[in-house]
Amino acid sequence: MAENSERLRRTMMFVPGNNPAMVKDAGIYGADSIMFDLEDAVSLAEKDAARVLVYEALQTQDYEGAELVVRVNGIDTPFYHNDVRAMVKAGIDVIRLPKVESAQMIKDLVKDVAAAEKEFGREAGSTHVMAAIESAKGVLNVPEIAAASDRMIGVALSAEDYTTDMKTHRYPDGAELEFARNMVLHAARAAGIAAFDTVFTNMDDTEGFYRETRYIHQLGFDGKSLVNPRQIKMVNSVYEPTAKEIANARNVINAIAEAKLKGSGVISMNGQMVDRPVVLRAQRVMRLAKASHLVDEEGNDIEE
Ligand SMILES: CC(=O)SCCNC(=O)CCNC(=O)[C@H](O)C(C)(C)COP(=O)(O)OP(=O)(O)OC[C@H]1O[C@@H](n2cnc3c(N)ncnc32)[C@H](O)[C@@H]1OP(=O)(O)O
Ligand SMILES: O=C([O-])CC(=O)C(=O)O
Ligand SMILES: [Mg+2]
Repeated sequence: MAENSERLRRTMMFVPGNNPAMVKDAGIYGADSIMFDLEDAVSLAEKDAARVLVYEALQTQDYEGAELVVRVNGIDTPFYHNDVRAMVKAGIDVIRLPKVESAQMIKDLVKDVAAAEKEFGREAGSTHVMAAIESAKGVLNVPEIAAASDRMIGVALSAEDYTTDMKTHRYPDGAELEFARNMVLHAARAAGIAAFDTVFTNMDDTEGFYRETRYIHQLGFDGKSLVNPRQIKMVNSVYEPTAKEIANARNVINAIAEAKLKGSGVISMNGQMVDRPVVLRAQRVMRLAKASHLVDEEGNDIEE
């Protein structure tokens, strides 16, 4: 697994945990993270069957290097404990806890995860966690939630439940999400973890999906939660660096490497100061270019 702070998480695709065909084929679409859902995509009658199905799939399917995430049922539900135990036993990478409203909920989850790692002989600390923020209370507490544990890899805004809690609904311009998006993003950045924007559920509104993705990319989100494989390519295309951005990033990285050989940390390139933040941005551009198959491992252009 890539170093957690460097891992690209542009696309985290929900896969209903009660759908055998979707669970089986989830790896073929190229999502950065596959998120099996045991919560709201699964009816009460199917909770146990979905858990078993996802557990079996994790033993047998090849998900082609994607990060494997499961959205367990809420911490106050009768399904939560069995979900956490089964998923830790199966060796899941990340547990996403829905409807998180306090840092204490993450601390309780982490205690349960640690106990399950011990029970099933998993390496201590190997299971990561993340929080979905779905209410006003969650948004107001997100800075403490994001910093609640060193197992945390990210926070996600969940706008369907959030807008319901706020007595509104989703509008095309997204004004109703402005405060929550900025809170989630700032909390994630302050804690040094990933920020995920919410799902976009109108599969026929391609223009609206692009508009929203370009907007959250501009704000600085790592990526989005998705509900459909068709959305993966669209998100990746928004996150794909341009040829000019790649050329500039390569120049920055080469220039700083030369400067380091001469014992200097800051240089000037075409009249522009190049220092640590510029180098960090350049490195991220190169990671995105590699993920888009535009450059090879050494950072050289891949010809079409
Ligand atoms: C508010 C919330 O909590 S959101 C999170 C919970 N919701 C979910 O998990 C919903 C997940 N998404 C879905 O179930 C579906 O994408 C729907 C219902 C939205 C749309 O379904 P469809 O119109 O059938 O999608 P579409 O025609 O694009 O499907 C194309 C292929 O992708 C598969 N597919 C669609 N969505 C997914 C998915 N989320 N995961 C894996 N495979 C999927 C389909 O099975 C189909 O496969 P096939 O060609 O082998 O038959
Ligand atoms: O996490 C998400 O984006 C989906 C979700 O549960 C919500 O919007 O309520
Ligand atoms: Mg929700």
